[in-house]
Amino acid sequence: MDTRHNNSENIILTGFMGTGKTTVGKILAARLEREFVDTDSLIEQRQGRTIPQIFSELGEPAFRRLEAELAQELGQRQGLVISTGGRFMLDPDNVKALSRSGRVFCLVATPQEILARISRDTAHCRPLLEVADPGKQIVDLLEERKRGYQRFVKIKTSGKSPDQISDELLALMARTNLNFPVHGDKERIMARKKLKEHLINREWCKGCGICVRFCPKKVLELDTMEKAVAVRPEDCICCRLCELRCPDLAIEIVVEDENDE
Ligand SMILES: Nc1ncnc2c1ncn2[C@@H]1O[C@H](COP(=O)(O)OP(=O)(O)OP(=O)(O)O)[C@@H](O)[C@H]1O
Ligand SMILES: O=C(O)C1=C[C@@H](O)[C@@H](O)[C@H](O)C1
Ligand SMILES: [Mg+2]
Repeated sequence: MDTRHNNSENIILTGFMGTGKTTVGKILAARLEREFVDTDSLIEQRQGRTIPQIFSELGEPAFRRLEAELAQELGQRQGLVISTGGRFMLDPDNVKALSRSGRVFCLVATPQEILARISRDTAHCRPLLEVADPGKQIVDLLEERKRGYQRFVKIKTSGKSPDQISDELLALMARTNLNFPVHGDKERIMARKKLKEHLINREWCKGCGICVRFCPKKVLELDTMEKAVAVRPEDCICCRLCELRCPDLAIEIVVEDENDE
């Protein structure tokens, strides 16, 4: 077995069904030349049953126990890209086991985009979305799970291709010192980004001030309406911590490649 990258932190993808964990995880693993583990697929393979069969024949609690056992097992390993099932990282014991082994990123998408992707993905059945109104179920489940997903660094995926999302993740890991070798395209991924604008959705901003506290350059402040504003955009280093930490998805850092000019 090639052990070149086995002494490195695991990269763990979480997020709601259809946010692209499996798709993006495969790309990341290939680009990092790492072993890829998809928890849903591994459970299916070991059980000799599909997920819908596990749900109908053994029940959802049995599936969650299989996930919990796998979390303990994978938490002992290193150098993996792990795409988890949609609820896997909402179990505190699973979070503890896997967070110790590496870095967790949460893929997010709008409910509309999730519904569109799931509807196109006819090869896979997600038992929790086999209901009369899957659109409403997605909105309800997202609301129920919101706090659980919020604890992780998030990556927006709506309107982006899986390759773009992988690029973003690799750039983010590079900026935040995750020690990994990138094969072939390091220069492209590491290209310095230049700020175009802070896109702040004032309706969604609830004035929590998290972005203000996380910004290392003190670019953001809350205005008199308790909404985030970029008061010193010229100091922005495009680290995107404000965007990644905003619990309401209200900030987007829009960048241009330096080479564009
Ligand atoms: N960025 C994207 N843009 C468009 N379609 C995408 C994107 N990412 C994934 N998809 C498509 O959406 C569907 C669901 O993707 P995927 O299975 O990777 O999601 P998942 O997060 O692993 O879901 P689950 O939690 O159910 O395992 C697939 O058909 C996939 O091709
Ligand atoms: O979000 C969920 O509860 C699930 C997501 C899928 O990845 C599978 O783990 C299963 O369909 C349940
Ligand atoms: Mg998946």
